[in-house]
Amino acid sequence: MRIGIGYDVHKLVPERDLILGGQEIPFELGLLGHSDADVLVHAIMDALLGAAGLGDIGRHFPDSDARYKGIASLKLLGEVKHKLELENYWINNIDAVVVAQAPKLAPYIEMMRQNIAETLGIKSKDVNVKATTTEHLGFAGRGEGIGAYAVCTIANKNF
Ligand SMILES: Nc1ccn([C@@H]2O[C@H](COP(=O)(O)O)[C@@H](O)[C@H]2O)c(=O)n1
Ligand SMILES: C[C@@]1(CO)OP(=O)(O)OP(=O)(O)OC[C@H]1O
Repeated sequence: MRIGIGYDVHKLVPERDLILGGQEIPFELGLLGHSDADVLVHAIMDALLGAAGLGDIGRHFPDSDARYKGIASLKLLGEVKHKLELENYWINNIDAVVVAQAPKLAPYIEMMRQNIAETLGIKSKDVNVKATTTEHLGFAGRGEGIGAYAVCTIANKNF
């Protein structure tokens, strides 16, 4: 079994949709990025790539590449799945935490788990997503941005 870790942060700005775990969430601000800036999916992709020893999302999907402008991060997650498959890896489980002072994410967590699990072809019970505030401390606590951490375990079919 191999372990991976991912971490990402995006800035909250007006006039952008807030997409987390492939789910559009009603909020007055959205995350800024070259893609849809789905910080949760970005952390998960980095965890998966890391576990497989395949680098990070910036290496595979550079933000200088126009193909990725505005792209749904779930689509990139599907590409990451394919890259792992080519190396004969299967995904055992993912655990993640979104760090956001607002909005309240609890009502959307199950949908996020389903979106991610469906994209990866695994069960939603194997994709755990949590949310926490930082009790108004730091950039997340001031509502300047949202962060996400993810860990995963994967294994190789050949070993
Ligand atoms: N954006 C968020 C943050 C937190 N939650 C839920 O609230 C619980 C308590 O959060 P604390 O930061 O006060 O510990 C947390 O366990 C989540 O269930 C949320 O839904 N959305
Ligand atoms: C996802 C990518 C795609 O171009 O762009 P961004 O949305 O800017 O996100 P970031 O976390 O900065 O990672 C870089 C890129 O891989």
